[in-house]
Amino acid sequence: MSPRSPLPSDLPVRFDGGRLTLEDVGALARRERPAELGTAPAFRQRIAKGAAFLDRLLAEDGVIYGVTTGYGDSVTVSIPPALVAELPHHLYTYHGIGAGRFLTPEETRAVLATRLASLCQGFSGVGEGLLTQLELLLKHDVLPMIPAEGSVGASGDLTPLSYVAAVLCGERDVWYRGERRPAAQVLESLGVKPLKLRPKEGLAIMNGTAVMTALACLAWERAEYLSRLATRLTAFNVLASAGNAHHYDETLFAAKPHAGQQRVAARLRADLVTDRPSRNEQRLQDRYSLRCAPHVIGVLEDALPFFRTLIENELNSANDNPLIDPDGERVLHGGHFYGGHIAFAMDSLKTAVANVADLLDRQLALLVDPRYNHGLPANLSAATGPRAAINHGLKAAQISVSAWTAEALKQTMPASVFSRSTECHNQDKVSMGTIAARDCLRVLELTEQVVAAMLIAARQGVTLRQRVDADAKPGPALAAMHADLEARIPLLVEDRALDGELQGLLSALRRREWRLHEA
Ligand SMILES: N[C@@H](Cc1ccc(O)cc1)C(=O)O
Repeated sequence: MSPRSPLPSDLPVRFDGGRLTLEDVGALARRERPAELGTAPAFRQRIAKGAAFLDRLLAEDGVIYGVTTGYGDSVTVSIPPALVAELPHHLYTYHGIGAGRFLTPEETRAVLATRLASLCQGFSGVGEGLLTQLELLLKHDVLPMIPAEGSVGASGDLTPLSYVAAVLCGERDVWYRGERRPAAQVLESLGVKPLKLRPKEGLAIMNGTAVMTALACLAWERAEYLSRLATRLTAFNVLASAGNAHHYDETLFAAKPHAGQQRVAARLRADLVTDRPSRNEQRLQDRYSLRCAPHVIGVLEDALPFFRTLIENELNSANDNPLIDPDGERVLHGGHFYGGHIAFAMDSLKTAVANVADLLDRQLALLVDPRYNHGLPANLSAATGPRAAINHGLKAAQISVSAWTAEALKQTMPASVFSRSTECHNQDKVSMGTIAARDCLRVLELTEQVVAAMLIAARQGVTLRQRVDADAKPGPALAAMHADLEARIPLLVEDRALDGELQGLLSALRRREWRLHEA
């Protein structure tokens, strides 16, 4: 089957305060499209106006949170004018206490893009130099090493973003051309001067939701593909287990007006090529994991557009504090670093995705079991004669799927309800959105493993069904995909380790190599 069609464009993603989509972030993260800072005079003037207003205010002895005061609960501490310039350096320095895994290159690019998008709203009072330096990191693929853990998601992602701030200033480490190197060295080799942060610029970089929002953009795209792939797998499983296509009847679904659920049913009808399927006299009703598949996958399908709205609104927001209004010439002190919408989207998305993993795990349980698979061999082993006795087919694959599913379900505890008061009770209610986003990515990873194993089962199950029932003919879409799977996975007759093939399928899945229903 042909690889995913090239993107409609490889034009640069422009950062100028115009609305970005999560696909823009995804394309940048995968280096399918470059980044470009807007050059329109109106945009550049807006940025300059904000920075100039801040300078004027400072010169006139204005009191600005985080510029002439300490941070957070230390808002009551005034900074002596002579030390104001040093303050941003202290902010990223004392936040250098992240831990855990480092964000991947893809995730890191998404973070840089997401922060740049927010600063380009023109509400942060930053200078053009900061925007250009961020653009430069993206252009040259100089990626700050960002530890994933240490953000409560509501002073924004302070600690992980401190690694971005530090790198812009030539400190800490970057991932560059496949190795970890000191930022100072790499910037120097590129002829780039480390930034000297202007007042407020430390806060502008760090006091926002860029990490969780970036991860959410990537998660959404993966979840959307999984939704369509899980639907395709369900069609394969109906075919392989001689199930009933009439469960997806158009009139039946017209009676329940969830648009996403209806879409899943329509995709199943198309795959099973049965608009008005006949009754199966042997068995009127299949088990829920087949019969209610549109009801399970449909939840994800119906929720995705809502999650997209939440994620893209956050992506296109000014989410630091304080905001600098260049037009009204006001400093607006608020709490836009609070990532509650992303936390909710990610907590909910991971639950919907884990339910899909669970659905597929149940479908596999039916498919490998001769008590339920309507005439297929145990464990879908294709071995025959005396050798059937020593061959165990997909027995271990099913056990692995059960383990991955259990682990995915275990991750669904909402992160947002674990808010706790921190930082001397200044941050006494926080979103935990970054933890939710990381959990969601883990659930996606486990569910993708489930799906990859199910692709092996689909390849095996459909071939074995055709052995016992020559009339079991897949429709054109299923036939084409089955042929593709046959080319990737030899029929499992004699036991073999399947991990290599599983990894191959996982990579194909992440590259979205299979064309699935768009509508
Ligand atoms: N997010 C806090 C700012 C803050 C920054 C750094 C900190 O270490 C603590 C708090 C606010 O705007 O109120």
